[in-house]
Amino acid sequence: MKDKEIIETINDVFKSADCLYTQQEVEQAINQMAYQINHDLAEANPVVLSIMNGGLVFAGQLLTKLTFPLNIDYCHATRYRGKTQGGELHWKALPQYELLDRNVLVVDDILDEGHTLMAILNAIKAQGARSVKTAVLLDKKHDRKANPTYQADYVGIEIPDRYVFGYGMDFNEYLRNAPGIYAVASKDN
Ligand SMILES: O=P(O)(O)OC[C@H]1O[C@H](OP(=O)(O)OP(=O)(O)O)[C@H](O)[C@@H]1O
Ligand SMILES: Nc1nc2[nH]cnc2c(=O)[nH]1
Repeated sequence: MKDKEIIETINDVFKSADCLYTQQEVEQAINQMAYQINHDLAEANPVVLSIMNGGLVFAGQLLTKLTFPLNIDYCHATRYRGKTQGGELHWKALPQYELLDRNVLVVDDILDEGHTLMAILNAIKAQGARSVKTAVLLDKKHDRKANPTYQADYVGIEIPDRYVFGYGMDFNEYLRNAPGIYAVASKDN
């Protein structure tokens, strides 16, 4: 596709999407999460591990609200790869910090089926981390969870079972910069 067609297609998807949460509402949710995390991890000296790419915007905003000493790292694991259905998990980048005996806070945009987060948790535990907590901006509600009993430690907003973009989350690798949480119209999904 040429640039012009891509721009038209992506602009159409954005225009026909439903805004589920505005930027102001998302910021409020992030503030509440930060408040709780500041309370819980003030003495933990954690590594905050952002899961790329989706976790980028949420992690960036959350980090500026955390008021205690921490290290920042990232890893990139993807199983959607620009599609709206998940597949096999691919590791594109591993954490650089030694996680042995460290407290770790994993930060990701969305807990959907949870395969990504479960694999990341297993990898961190295998490195001998002292503790692992998870913060997700969104938790999607449905009955397809990889581990139905698993709950993230910090959840910003619960969303319905629709494919969403914005705040770091993509539609066909675009629209990660959308300033809110948007659900793709069913004709585009
Ligand atoms: O709970 P799950 O069903 O496993 O899905 C959640 C994961 O999916 C997205 O990543 P994606 O694979 O799209 O990679 P990306 O972050 O690079 O877009 C998102 O950022 C989460 O990491
Ligand atoms: N962009 C995006 N990525 C996801 N990964 C898992 N669920 C979703 C979703 O609803 N939107």
